[in-house]
Amino acid sequence: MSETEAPLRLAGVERRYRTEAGELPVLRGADLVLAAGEIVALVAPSGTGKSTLLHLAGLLERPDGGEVFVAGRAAGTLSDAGRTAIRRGTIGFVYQFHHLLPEFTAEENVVLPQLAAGVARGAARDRARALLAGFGLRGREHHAPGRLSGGEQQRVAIARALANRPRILLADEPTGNLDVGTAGLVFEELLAAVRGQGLAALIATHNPELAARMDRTVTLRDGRVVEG
Ligand SMILES: Nc1ncnc2c1ncn2[C@@H]1O[C@H](COP(=O)(O)OP(=O)(O)OP(=O)(O)O)[C@@H](O)[C@H]1O
Repeated sequence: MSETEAPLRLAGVERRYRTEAGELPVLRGADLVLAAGEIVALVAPSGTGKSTLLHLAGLLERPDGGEVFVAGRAAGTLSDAGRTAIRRGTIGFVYQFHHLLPEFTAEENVVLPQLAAGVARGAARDRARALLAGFGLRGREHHAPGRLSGGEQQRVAIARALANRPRILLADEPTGNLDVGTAGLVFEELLAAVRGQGLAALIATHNPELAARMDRTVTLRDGRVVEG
């Protein structure tokens, strides 16, 4: 992995949805570069394509045109298995709703992606415990998500996203589901973790105060990324 390559680059990315009313072009040539260690806010009105952009950047979907480069590698040229490997090892993703596995404990939710990446169970458990402790969750490791508060659930989801030491963190309104006070706290913890680990991050938010805490802001206009 070359140090000179940006961790994430979108070049001319297009995405259209087929709806009953016809084709809906959401992204029409979106370009974006995330430099190493750069934290970028994605602030745009509802329905303009923030989630779509994040899902494409996170290799959860394939674009209809253009290319997503992760550390210089063109994702479109990779097999599904190759994309999964990059997603698992290089990219952490945090959703608005935690998406934790309800039948597993907080600790297991952070252990499982590491096992999938080939980490030994003991090492995975140690890292999960350290991450959860870092988010103030010592003593809550064995709780199922349903027994945690909304803020705690989101902290576990962030710990899970960081479990495999990604280079890139993508987050889709990671505190959008929390009350204002909790959202501020969880967001500061997320930023501290991202900065502490030197990750590149793209974080969608509707909150201008949270956006102002990041390095720069971009928005979506007519399906393209522009400086906000
Ligand atoms: N699978 C899909 N099929 C059809 N249309 C879709 C699909 N996913 C998203 N859309 C439409 O594409 C547009 C962009 O959606 P997207 O979720 O990316 O927006 P967003 O900016 O994240 O919105 P919000 O801030 O409300 O979450 C919307 O008009 C949405 O209705």
